[in-house]
Amino acid sequence: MEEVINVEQLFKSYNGLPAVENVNISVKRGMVFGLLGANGAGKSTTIECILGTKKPDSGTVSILGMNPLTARKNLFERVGVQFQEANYQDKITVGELCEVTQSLYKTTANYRDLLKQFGISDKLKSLVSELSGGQRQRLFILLALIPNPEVVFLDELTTGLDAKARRDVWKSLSDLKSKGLTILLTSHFMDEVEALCDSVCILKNGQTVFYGTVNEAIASSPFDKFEDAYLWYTDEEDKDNGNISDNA
Ligand SMILES: Nc1ncnc2c1ncn2[C@@H]1O[C@H](COP(=O)(O)OP(=O)(O)OP(=O)(O)O)[C@@H](O)[C@H]1O
Repeated sequence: MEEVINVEQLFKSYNGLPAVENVNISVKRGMVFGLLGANGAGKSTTIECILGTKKPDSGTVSILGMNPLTARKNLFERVGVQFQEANYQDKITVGELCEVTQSLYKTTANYRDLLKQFGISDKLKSLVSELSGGQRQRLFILLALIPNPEVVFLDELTTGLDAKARRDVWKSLSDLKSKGLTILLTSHFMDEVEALCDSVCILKNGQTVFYGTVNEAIASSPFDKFEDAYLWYTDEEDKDNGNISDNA
């Protein structure tokens, strides 16, 4: 299977302080990959290095076989990105924002179908600024899908969505996955990660503390639920306490 994202020994620091250290990632076509970790763990920094919006201190990144730092324009056509906060004009409607987004790309998906799929087709004429938080979140996901991307980056996938909307988004993404879409997502909801991700990387203070499938993460932990295992991998206190008693 073709490798869509490859990251090798990625290092990135800010003002001499390391944000990401020695991160390795491999995502094959049609896979859903979860980049996990607490606030400040290094997820956004890693994604920005993969997209070429930040330059790594060292290491190599390849996406769709291209170097993101030198193939920006080509990548832009083939990669979708959902931002947590998109920039848009104050008085723009949902339909207008979709049109503007569509106009940036050569080939695009039908945004009316996407609006329907994500349950906000009745908001076509509403101002984006008047959408609820969850409706706006869904809009940002579908804007990332307008270029008909081969790979999509979804940051904090369903933060702010109600239970039904989350399940609907999962279903839409599973359908897109079955059509070959590759997805890299971040999420703070472990039920979502379990439902969607083929494999995950858990970052802690910029370093990989687990890499593999959800089942492998559970198996290598003392727990039998993924959320407990995730917290065990990321929780400093528990691990430190463990070390203290180990050393005692
Ligand atoms: N532009 C910047 N200048 C200085 N430090 C930064 C900058 N961006 C991020 N950092 C630091 O790098 C570390 C990793 O941040 P990053 O945003 O990658 O984490 P994250 O896992 O995406 O967090 P969150 O879940 O809160 O979005 C943090 O300690 C953060 O303070």
